[in-house]
Amino acid sequence: MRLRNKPWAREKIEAHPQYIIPEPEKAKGRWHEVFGNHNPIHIEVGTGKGQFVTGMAKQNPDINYIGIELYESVIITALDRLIEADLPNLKLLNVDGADLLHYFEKGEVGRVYLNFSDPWPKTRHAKRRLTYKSFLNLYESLMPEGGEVHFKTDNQGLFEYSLKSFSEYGMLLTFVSLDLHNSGFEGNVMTEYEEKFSAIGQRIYRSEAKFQPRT
Ligand SMILES: C[S@@+](CC[C@H](N)C(=O)[O-])C[C@H]1O[C@@H](n2cnc3c(N)ncnc32)[C@H](O)[C@@H]1O
Repeated sequence: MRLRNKPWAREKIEAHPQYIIPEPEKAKGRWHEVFGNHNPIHIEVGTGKGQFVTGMAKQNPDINYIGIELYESVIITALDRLIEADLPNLKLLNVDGADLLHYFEKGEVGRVYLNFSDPWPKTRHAKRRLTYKSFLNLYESLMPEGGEVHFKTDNQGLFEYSLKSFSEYGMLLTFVSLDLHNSGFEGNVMTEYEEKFSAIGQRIYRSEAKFQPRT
């Protein structure tokens, strides 16, 4: 993704603390207070411009969503969407997904969504992939037993790598589609990248994987 420098982005983020949570480490263990209810919390790591997480929050008002995006210049578009939609069950975090343990207690997150994550195709960069084993370990430490990771991509290499990574980690694959848009799957909410790639004929891959009890 090409990132333009947008110096006013920080100012805009700081002007909307009700949507992009400042100092999210202070919400650790008390996200139910932030949302004002005890509904399940689902997060998207690498939320980009927020189309997916906003669509999911509209579709599922009884689930709380948190979209996590590293770059200010990108998250401000998600912020614009959220200001317009004004959804009580969606918050955004402008932080690095690698630091999730700073922001969530064990068991606080019910599901992790990864959509069109950066593929990092070089083998020496494998540790940066959001489906690398250290990231799976991180997600597991935020979730109760049976927590799920839902993953979509157009990148066949990353999908194959990720299925192997889920499986080697001991997760149970409960859904795999090699062509989501021709699979009859209902309720799919498209991401920006999904719209872009499917419009040029790219196949969309999707999986669901569940953490298993440790024996
Ligand atoms: C290829 S884009 C996909 C955006 C969106 N999910 C979609 O499907 O349209 C990947 C996004 O993940 C973000 N990202 C990558 N690594 C991240 C990390 N460690 N923490 C938070 N966001 C990250 C990038 O900044 C980028 O916006």
